[in-house]
Amino acid sequence: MAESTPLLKASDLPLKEIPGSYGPVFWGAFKDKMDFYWREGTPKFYETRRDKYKSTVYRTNVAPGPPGFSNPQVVMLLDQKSYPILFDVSKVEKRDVFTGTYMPSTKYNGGYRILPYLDPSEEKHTKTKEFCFDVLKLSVPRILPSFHSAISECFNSWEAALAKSGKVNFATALTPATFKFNVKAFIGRDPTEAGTNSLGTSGPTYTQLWQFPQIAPILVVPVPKILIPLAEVVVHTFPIPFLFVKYFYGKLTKFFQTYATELLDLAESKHGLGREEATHNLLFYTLFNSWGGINIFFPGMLKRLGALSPEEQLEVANDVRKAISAEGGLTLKALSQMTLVTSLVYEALRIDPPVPFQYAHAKMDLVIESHDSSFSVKKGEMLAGYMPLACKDPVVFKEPDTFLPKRFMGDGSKLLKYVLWSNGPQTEEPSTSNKHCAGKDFILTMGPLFVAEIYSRYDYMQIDADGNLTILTKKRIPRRA
Ligand code: HEM
Repeated sequence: MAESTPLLKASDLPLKEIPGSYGPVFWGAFKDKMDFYWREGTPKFYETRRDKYKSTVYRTNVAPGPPGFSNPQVVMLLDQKSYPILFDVSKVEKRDVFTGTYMPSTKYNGGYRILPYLDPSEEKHTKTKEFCFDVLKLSVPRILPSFHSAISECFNSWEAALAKSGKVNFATALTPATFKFNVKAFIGRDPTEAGTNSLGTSGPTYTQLWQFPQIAPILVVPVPKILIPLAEVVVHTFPIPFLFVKYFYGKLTKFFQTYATELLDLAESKHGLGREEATHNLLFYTLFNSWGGINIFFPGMLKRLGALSPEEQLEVANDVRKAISAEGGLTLKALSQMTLVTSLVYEALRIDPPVPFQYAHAKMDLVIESHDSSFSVKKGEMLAGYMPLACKDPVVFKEPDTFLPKRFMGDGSKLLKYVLWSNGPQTEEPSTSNKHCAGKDFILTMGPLFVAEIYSRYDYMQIDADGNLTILTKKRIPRRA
């Protein structure tokens, strides 16, 4: 038998031409872009092509594309067998692909290529990721008290608004609460506290104004039909200049320079990072990676909880309360004993992965396998994944579109290797030699903690399709006999 090239994986699966096409120059990309933003949206954009080509691996253009953005041509991966190639940094390069086929100007980060844009082969990746790990480690003692105080304010505000008007959009109080918590946990300072360069109550707004232009090119902006051409030109055709948000980013930077001095000292003395560079990295970890991620994850999970029946929610509440009573309080150890809550959090991250896209360039000629075929990819080609479909792969998950809180309990834990939200399987750990999310453990603490705080205080909640809390039933204290 002829020996296969070492770079190519021997496979019994038939080697097929990758289906799909990029279409005529410019127009092909334009058509796909219009389908993505306006005609189909997600996940339909990916599903229609998957169904048309009868393949979970195919060629397509992705947004944003020409004229203002770089090459949109990718090989799309949508199943559990092909997807993990995106995590294998021995085969793919992850340089400047954090936001996809385009990269926002480094002016959004003080002129630096910060950690999420670095490939593990770059020395700076190791230094900045080690710094990030230290920031997370130092936050541990602050997590429980800071979260309890911030989320209690949020709950009080929900209750007051519900009593007044019968419903409340949960985000109104949750967004500032998670912001306050996140900044306090990471740098030890309440961002709303008065003082030099305090952010007051404007932190979430400044941050969202800074985040928006960086991700706008891949956002489907909800606008009336008549405004689509305008939205196209302003948001999806050329990068938005940093100048528009310079003022807000300046405010955020000053806050970090003033109050994160101990962490910045550590970045200089232990990790050999320049103070400026460390500031922009730290700001990004705190406000973009962490708060940005939580800001998608918590609302998504809350909607899933609010859709559970009163009996199911009571079961979750009992899991929380049993652990709290065994440990004498809501501690990290108590969290680790909440088996249903832990499974529920994994299920929320599986069904609605908060960061849905991943990108990488093939470092070499490769053979990629789906469940039924194999495909050749050339060195330099861009690979892309849409995680919500890979995490609903019916070959791996039964009832993939249903939210099953107990899915990962008991034997179900064997499926954790297919939960990919953190840019890698749950059975693997982030390190300086991979691109696995540095905040994986932090989020796996925060998810259960959020659920535990809710069900320590409430028995039941109901949320409508617009994200309004309509019922919030306080925990019933059992009567003494
Ligand atoms: C639910 C919340 C979060 C989600 C869904 C999430 C998801 C991800 C994903 C998918 C990536 C890889 C992106 C890519 O390169 O393709 C990533 C990377 C990263 N995340 Fe998270 N993340 C979350 C929270 C956090 C938190 C709390 C931190 C804490 C600082 C964090 C820090 C990072 C960093 C620094 C990277 C880059 C890692 C590297 O370059 O090696 N993330 N995250």
